[in-house]
Amino acid sequence: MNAPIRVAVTGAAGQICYSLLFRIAAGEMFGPDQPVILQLLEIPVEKAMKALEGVAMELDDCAFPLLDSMVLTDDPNVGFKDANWCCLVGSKPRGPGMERADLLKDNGKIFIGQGKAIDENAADNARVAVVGNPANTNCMIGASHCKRITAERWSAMVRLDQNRAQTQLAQKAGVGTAAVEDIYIFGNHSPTMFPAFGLAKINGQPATSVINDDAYLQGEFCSTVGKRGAAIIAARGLSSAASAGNALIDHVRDLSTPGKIHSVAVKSEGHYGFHPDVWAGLPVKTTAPGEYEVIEGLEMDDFAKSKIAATNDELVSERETVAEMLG
Ligand SMILES: NC(=O)c1ccc[n+]([C@@H]2O[C@H](COP(=O)([O-])OP(=O)(O)OC[C@H]3O[C@@H](n4cnc5c(N)ncnc54)[C@H](O)[C@@H]3O)[C@@H](O)[C@H]2O)c1
Ligand SMILES: O=C(O)C[C@H](O)C(=O)O
Repeated sequence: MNAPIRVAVTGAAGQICYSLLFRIAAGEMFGPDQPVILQLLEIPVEKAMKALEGVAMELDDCAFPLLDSMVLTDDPNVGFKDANWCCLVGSKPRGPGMERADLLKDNGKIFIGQGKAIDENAADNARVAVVGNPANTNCMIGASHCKRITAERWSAMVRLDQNRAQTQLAQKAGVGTAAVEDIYIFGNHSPTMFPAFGLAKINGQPATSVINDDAYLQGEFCSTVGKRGAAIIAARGLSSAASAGNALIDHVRDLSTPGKIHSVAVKSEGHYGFHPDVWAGLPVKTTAPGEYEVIEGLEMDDFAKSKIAATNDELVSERETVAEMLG
């Protein structure tokens, strides 16, 4: 058994964490030989801290062998102390009828303070995954205030979109999800994202030949994946939670597993024509635990290029909107 690692999770009394924390403690994120110390951060409000105590009681009641201990706090300096992984979930979700842009300024502020607290407190090998929306831009804000844990160690989650796209292709082709490979998300975690169906394979064959319906792929497929978050909010009255927690398990596990190729929003550095300073969903290959390289040179047709240009424009305009929040 390895020595425990410290996993800081914000928004720990919220709905995503109500499924996420139990799965981390069960070993699904870091594997069956890796004990964890959960450092759970909430806001300094009695109701939130009381709810967090309840969640911790339930975690205790699971008697997870891999759960070494827990820290419950409303102080980011305590929450991120020596953390090896920082999962930034805490922020306001959108409600029915809201667009992600409505959250930009409100939630962006949170990531200024958390970026600084991670800079001052996290372990030298820390990695950060941002879930709180608008995730790409929040990640950019946090990273800009954190000089010690450098930008390439800050990622935002587009894995939920990848998983959604995989299922949509599988259902359209009438196969199981395991038959669908190489579906990657480019750009923003928003309706402008581009699920690059032209690269996908179904049972080893190009998805475009198996489905053989360009109008569906360019139209309904892209819009179903892009607007799936809104569809869940309309149906549930609340934003996706268990599927978001599941996607974060996949995101961190695959970033910790050399050889995995998966979609992650990372600092673009200009790949595929994205503005170099925005965090864009891109296909990456994990090269060592917590390290990755962007898969370069994938072929994009004119449709794909126009979709990538549109999602890049949105990321650039979000960057302009929060310019005064960047460190
Ligand atoms: N990237 C994605 O794919 C994806 C998917 C689903 C949801 N989300 C986003 O995740 C976020 C959380 O969603 P949820 O459903 O768990 O929301 P929620 O409202 O149920 O929980 C959020 C929790 O965060 C806490 N919080 C707020 N500010 C905080 C701070 N500064 N520090 C610590 N905790 C703080 C709140 O008190 C609350 O308990 C939302 O922004 C939502 O839009 C992202
Ligand atoms: O869409 C939302 O606001 C929630 C989340 O980002 C999602 O994609 O389900």
